[in-house]
Amino acid sequence: MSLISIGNASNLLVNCPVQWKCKSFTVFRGSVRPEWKIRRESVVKAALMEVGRSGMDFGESGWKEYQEDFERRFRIPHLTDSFPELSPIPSTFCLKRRRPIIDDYFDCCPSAEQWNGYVNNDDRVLLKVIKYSSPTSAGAECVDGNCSWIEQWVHRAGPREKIYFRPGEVNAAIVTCGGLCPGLNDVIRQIVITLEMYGVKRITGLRFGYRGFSKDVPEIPLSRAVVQNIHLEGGSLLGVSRGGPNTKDIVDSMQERGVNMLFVLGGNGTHAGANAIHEECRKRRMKAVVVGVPKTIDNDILLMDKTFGFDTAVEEAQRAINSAYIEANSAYHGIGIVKLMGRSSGYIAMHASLASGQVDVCLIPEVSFNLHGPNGVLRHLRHLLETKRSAVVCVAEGAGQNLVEKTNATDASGNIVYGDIGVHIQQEIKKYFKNIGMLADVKYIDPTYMIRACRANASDGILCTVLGQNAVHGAFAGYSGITVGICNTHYVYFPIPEVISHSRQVDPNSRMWHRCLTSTGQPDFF
Ligand SMILES: Nc1ncnc2c1ncn2[C@@H]1O[C@H](COP(=O)(O)OP(=O)(O)OP(=O)(O)O)[C@@H](O)[C@H]1O
Ligand SMILES: O=P(O)(O)OC[C@H]1O[C@](O)(CO)[C@@H](O)[C@@H]1O
Ligand SMILES: [Mg+2]
Repeated sequence: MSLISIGNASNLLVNCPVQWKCKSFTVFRGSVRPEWKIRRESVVKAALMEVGRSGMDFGESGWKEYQEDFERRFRIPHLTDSFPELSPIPSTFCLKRRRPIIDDYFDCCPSAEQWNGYVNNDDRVLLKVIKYSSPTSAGAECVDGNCSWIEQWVHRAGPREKIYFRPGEVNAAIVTCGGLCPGLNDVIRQIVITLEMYGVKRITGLRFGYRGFSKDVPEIPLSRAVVQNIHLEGGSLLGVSRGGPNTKDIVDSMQERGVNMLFVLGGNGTHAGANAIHEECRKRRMKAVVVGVPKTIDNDILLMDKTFGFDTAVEEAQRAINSAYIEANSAYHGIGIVKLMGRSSGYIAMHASLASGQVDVCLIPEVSFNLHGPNGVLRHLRHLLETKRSAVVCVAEGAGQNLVEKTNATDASGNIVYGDIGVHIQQEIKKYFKNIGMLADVKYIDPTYMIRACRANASDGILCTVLGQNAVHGAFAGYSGITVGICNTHYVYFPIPEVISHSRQVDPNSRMWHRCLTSTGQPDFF
């Protein structure tokens, strides 16, 4: 094996015994995992294991094998995998209708020749659009030293000409899990509206996440009339929760209720659940599909341009940053601190800092920092007060967790509950300036839940609309165990495991983080 470089080419160099066979490449089956960064030896080991697992030998034509492996991994599961005998029927989704929708009408839709509105099953979208010329190019992801161009195609989302469910037999259910996120109601609304466009009559909302599958939680019948205005408010019409029943009980409940089309809105955890439900349905030979819609303001789902709610979160976060700036700038030696969400990914903090242009120090989970010492954050804040009289710090909730006391607590889903880095930084700043006898007026703003409870802004509203509609198109097309996403501005279907193998994180070597550093002017605090 000719592994000499992982992640960005500069991350790690391992001597290669057979020089001419050496290749420098990035293991980008999900890029470098955060836990790999702990120790160099473990990075090498984990990378070798990963390459080994993929069964690839990156020889001269390694890129071809990578490409084939990619195609295999990104194939999306279909009902016909288990039921090869199923034959599709012409779609009932048609925007050229001249009559109102009647149950199971099949006669009013023109064929594809008459209406170019259907997506072909073989249509694809390119996942990566940059051709790197060298592994040392900023952000390069290469499988060999030449950075050979690999075409990575993923399935295009949208309505198909042939569908695998008659609308009259569909019993659809929608569930929203995890934490709140702007846009949940927009997606619920679009799923319901699109299902009705296909002619579906039985649509149910399950309440409070996966807990809604329990017998004692009443469900909500959904229709266009019920969801018409729900997008005007934040939150979720259906409610959310963490934890809840196991996969077997969920699928038992689906069978009891006769649910054969399940739409699951949630983050990484929810999607792991959705994939398990899909597998269990397959095992039980149920003619049922499970389709996810990624929901996370943290923007921590792999491979997508962004997830819905993120834009809104960034926009709202700026209000808090602006307030912190005004407070700090109006005070004598003012320091404003804003804590934003981001359990393991600092996207909201990074983008809000970039957007506001008012942040002097942006701290994210992906980049370690010292508070104390000559290169620490506190010393830099002192410099800022001395030179520009005020400073604004924007910190993601998952940043600097090595500096705060561990809580050892987990939430109902098993996620670790973090210590409050915002409060910790506030206290440390106060202590530091008191000790050096310098006045500092510290104001701390934690807008996290205010941001999460907002209604979606216009850009997220559009994203939610497209994702919700595509979820329904995917389900009718017979795909299951998939999720919808936006990729290079086009809309696609991904197999769930590929987007949740780990959390998407800010790459400290990415151009975006470099832009953020350029904008704030902060040093590296080490
Ligand atoms: N590995 C898993 N397998 C099956 N179900 C899971 C798994 N992880 C989490 N879940 C279930 O998914 C639901 C949501 O999980 P979680 O609370 O982690 O939120 P999430 O979907 O990751 O969203 P958020 O971004 O808000 O954290 C919970 O009901 C939880 O029980
Ligand atoms: O308080 P809750 O509901 O557990 O949610 C907090 C978490 O939810 C998230 O917003 C993700 O949805 C994280 O950023 C945050 O850690
Ligand atoms: Mg989660």
